[in-house]
Amino acid sequence: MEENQLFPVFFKLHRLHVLVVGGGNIGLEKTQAMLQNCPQSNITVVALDFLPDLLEIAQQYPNITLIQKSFSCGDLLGKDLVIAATNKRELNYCIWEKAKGIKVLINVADTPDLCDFYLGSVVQKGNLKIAISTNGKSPTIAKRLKQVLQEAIPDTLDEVLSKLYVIRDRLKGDFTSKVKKLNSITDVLVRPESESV
Ligand SMILES: C[C@@]1(CC(=O)O)C2=NC(=C\c3[nH]c(c(CCC(=O)O)c3CC(=O)O)Cc3[nH]c(c(CC(=O)O)c3CCC(=O)O)/C=C3\N/C(=C\2)[C@@H](CCC(=O)O)[C@]3(C)CC(=O)O)/[C@H]1CCC(=O)O
Ligand SMILES: NC(=O)c1ccc[n+]([C@@H]2O[C@H](COP(=O)([O-])OP(=O)(O)OC[C@H]3O[C@@H](n4cnc5c(N)ncnc54)[C@H](O)[C@@H]3O)[C@@H](O)[C@H]2O)c1
Repeated sequence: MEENQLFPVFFKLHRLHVLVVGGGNIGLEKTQAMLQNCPQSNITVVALDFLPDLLEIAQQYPNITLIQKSFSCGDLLGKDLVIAATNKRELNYCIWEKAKGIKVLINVADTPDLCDFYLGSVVQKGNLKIAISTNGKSPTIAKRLKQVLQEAIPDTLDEVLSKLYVIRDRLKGDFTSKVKKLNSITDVLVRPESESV
């Protein structure tokens, strides 16, 4: 079976600055995806024109800046991540070349082979977050799986997380004994039903 070799990480987008090039459907979708996860995301969108929804978003979120112009190299300066989402393949390739030149991580929406990272489908329950990737094979299946998990995971799980956080904070002892204690408290979550009392 082919393996998915992507390594998931969770970015703190309020501490980074993201450049999105393209203000059409995909520029909008990716911007919305970031804002849904982190309303304080710092995002600059550069495009020749913007969908009305993006104009509205920029009104609503102070950390979203829209710049109406053609992409130029200078737009990359000071950015940590880039999403190239124009409808021009050659331009997206050119943005990729420039970004690689200054070692900025880039996602090229129309060319998975050029992407340093993919956006995932995201399940959210309070503090819990699960990111799903199909290795680029089927974003639609990622979206469907997200809907299934969103329903299947009880809302009460966030209460469990909060309680465990309190316990974790109160535990005394060295690292090894804390890990042992936390594993023993949560063992019930993974013990087969036949073994539970
Ligand atoms: C998960 C999600 C996150 C997000 O965007 O926030 C995401 N795509 C979503 C939706 C979606 N994208 C597309 C459809 C149409 C149906 C279909 O094609 O299935 C739908 C479904 C819909 O919109 O309903 C079309 C599409 N997508 C890519 C290409 C280019 C290509 O494959 O060549 C094309 C073809 C363009 C064309 O044909 O012209 C590429 C990528 N899309 C990825 C992520 C990355 C791989 C993630 C993974 O590993 O699974 C990757 C590689 C790069 C990236 O974009 O980061 C988000 C789900 C949102 C949610 O959870 O609700
Ligand atoms: N990764 C994904 O999830 C995904 C999904 C569907 C489509 N795509 C791909 O994403 C690409 C964009 O699709 P779309 O529907 O957003 O297109 P679109 O036509 O709606 O928007 C294109 C945007 O690019 C901007 N643009 C064009 N030339 C520019 C320039 N020189 N400088 C700055 N901005 C410029 C335009 O102003 C516009 O805002 C397509 O190639 C499509 O195949 C990716």
